[in-house]
Amino acid sequence: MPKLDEVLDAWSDTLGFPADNRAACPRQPSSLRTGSWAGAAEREMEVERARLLSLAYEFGFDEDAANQGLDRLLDLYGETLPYHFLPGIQSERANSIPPNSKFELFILSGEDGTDFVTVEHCGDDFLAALADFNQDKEDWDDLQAIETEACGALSDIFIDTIPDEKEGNKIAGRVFSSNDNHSRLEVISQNDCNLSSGFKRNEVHTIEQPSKPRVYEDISNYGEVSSNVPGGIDLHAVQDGCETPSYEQLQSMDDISLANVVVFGNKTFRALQYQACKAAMQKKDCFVLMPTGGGKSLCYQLPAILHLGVTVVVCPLLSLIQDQITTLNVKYAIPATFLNSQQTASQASAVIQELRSCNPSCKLLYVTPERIAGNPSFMDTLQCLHQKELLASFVIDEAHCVSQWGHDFRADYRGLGCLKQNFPRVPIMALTATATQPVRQDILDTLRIRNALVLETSFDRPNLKYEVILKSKDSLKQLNQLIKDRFSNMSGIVYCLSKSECVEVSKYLTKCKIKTVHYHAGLAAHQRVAAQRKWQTGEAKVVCATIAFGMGIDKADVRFIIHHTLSKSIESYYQESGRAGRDNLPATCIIFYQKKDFSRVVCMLRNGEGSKRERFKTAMDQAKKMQGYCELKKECRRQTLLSHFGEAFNRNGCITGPSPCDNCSNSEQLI
Ligand SMILES: Nc1ncnc2c1ncn2[C@@H]1O[C@H](COP(=O)(O)OP(=O)(O)OP(=O)(O)O)[C@@H](O)[C@H]1O
Ligand SMILES: [Mg+2]
Repeated sequence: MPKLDEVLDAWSDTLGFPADNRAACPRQPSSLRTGSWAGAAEREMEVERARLLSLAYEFGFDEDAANQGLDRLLDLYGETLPYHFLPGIQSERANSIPPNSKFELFILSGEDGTDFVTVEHCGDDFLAALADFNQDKEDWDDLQAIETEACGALSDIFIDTIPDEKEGNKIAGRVFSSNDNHSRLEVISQNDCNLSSGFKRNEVHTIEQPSKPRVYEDISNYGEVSSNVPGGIDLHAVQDGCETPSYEQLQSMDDISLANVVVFGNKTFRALQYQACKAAMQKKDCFVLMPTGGGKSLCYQLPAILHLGVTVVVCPLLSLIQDQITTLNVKYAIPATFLNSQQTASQASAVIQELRSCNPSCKLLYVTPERIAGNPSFMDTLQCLHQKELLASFVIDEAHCVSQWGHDFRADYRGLGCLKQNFPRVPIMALTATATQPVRQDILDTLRIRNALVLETSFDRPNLKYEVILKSKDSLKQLNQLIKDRFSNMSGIVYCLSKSECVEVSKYLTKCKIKTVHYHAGLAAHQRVAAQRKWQTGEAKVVCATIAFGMGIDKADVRFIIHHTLSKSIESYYQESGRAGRDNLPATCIIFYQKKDFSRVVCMLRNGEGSKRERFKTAMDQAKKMQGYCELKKECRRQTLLSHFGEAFNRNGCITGPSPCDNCSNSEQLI
């Protein structure tokens, strides 16, 4: 392990304060500071020293390391003191500081010297230095690492277990394109049960796609459509559990509703799905904000099958693309394919050739963002589709990745503004479950769809119960007991911060006879697939996972999500806990919390964000909010989560709801 001194030296060097300069500008002798002013400055320094130390303890750093680190930090910062204090030299010194360095900000910030070393100015830097010191203790997961593995050819990704037919999917439909550029939707009854709905076995009904787009009722006047504003009742959204529609009902449906029933096997729409589909059919730019598991995929997959041509879907993860492609092709018989940087040249060229043909068979093309950003040959293929009027629309799934204020920022997503620039008439649909107000605006600006129709449902997941439990010294024993007492034989996820933690927790639970697998980005692709499949099929009940296991996991009956260590941000927590209860039945989301763990989060962020000061600062702000959530004593956790996304929520809704959070359960009746 490197010495703290070395780490701090290296760290300050990277921030533009070379060692030889440090030697050349010794700390200001106190004799030069005169009178009561100097005394006051020193007293303030002592106060700040105490504040910085308590900041380190507050964030779970070890006391000795914090003390040593602060001495060293004060030395380094102290060297800038003379220039800060001596009039005339300040600007000269300031000019010699590399732009954007922390010291530039620091020197230029003070007018009277009293804000020299403060928690506000250098608190994050102090924590960063401590984090660097602790860095090699754990192996953090790297989400991007997963992307470096080949996904293979389309035929490779169809897993041998075909997903179960949905209950109630008694009428089947399929989509295909005919030679004359028309898509055809066929409705085929599959068994005699369908007789009750008026269909006979193997009877085929077709919905021909017109060569010109249909005209749909204009819903743009709705402006921002929300299912949770008074009067904003979503007439198309009905509870999932109602009866299969009758033949007469099917006959009276428009093709959006019919496709929902016959192709996707849904009895009804969920909140705002119908409106989103309609907006897409009207070729409007659209921004869909729905909770995790809310059914965002349908909002673009359904219009994609009704549109002429190909819908291009940008997705951040290969695993997510893989799941979607499998579901579309195998479960719904919708032709969908993908392009990514890991395919071999011949695999990619087969797909490109297909796209360049006069009648491409696929309805959806999934791509990772780097395929679009700065890729002229792919742009050329899109132009070719566009010229044939077969570029139906663009979809940006997990759109929060666009914003660097978001929790899963992907640099390549930033380049997606080129889509609107190059194809102004092709509509864009962006979708996310996690976007604060600034993130939303950033997404709309970046994608150049400022006038998009915004469709927003409540982010609330009423069936999820949120809890925080104090993490004990023997947290593994505590975890095992908790699972046995409350979630015996149920399916769940235990989130861990690092790969080693993930393996350790998994081993322990296995030893305790809980069927457990582990999942992190360091595993080979086939090991990850095997782990996910074991968990998905119920062979394993618990998966211990890092953040690598998240987006795109769609298992209906996950009854618990336990964070063995807190998440790095509220957005991440909302996404990860959102894997629970996607069948709308009650599920529980628990965080094991201890202050000490926050120092590990800082280490992880420092590792991930590198020395980019602004990114690290943003990440730290997000992490502090997560810590704040964990430390809530009385306040409603659901309300806190929702208000983070700008949603006003009345606490009584939690207290009287189906799954009140721990603080609301414990509160005296506040109604
Ligand atoms: N109208 C519906 N009726 C019944 N089930 C539905 C309906 N719409 C979607 N679903 C199901 O809900 C589950 C979640 O849908 P989906 O994966 O699209 O959610 P999502 O909003 O994209 O979630 P995430 O934020 O995690 O990506 C899927 O299993 C899907 O089949
Ligand atoms: Mg999704």
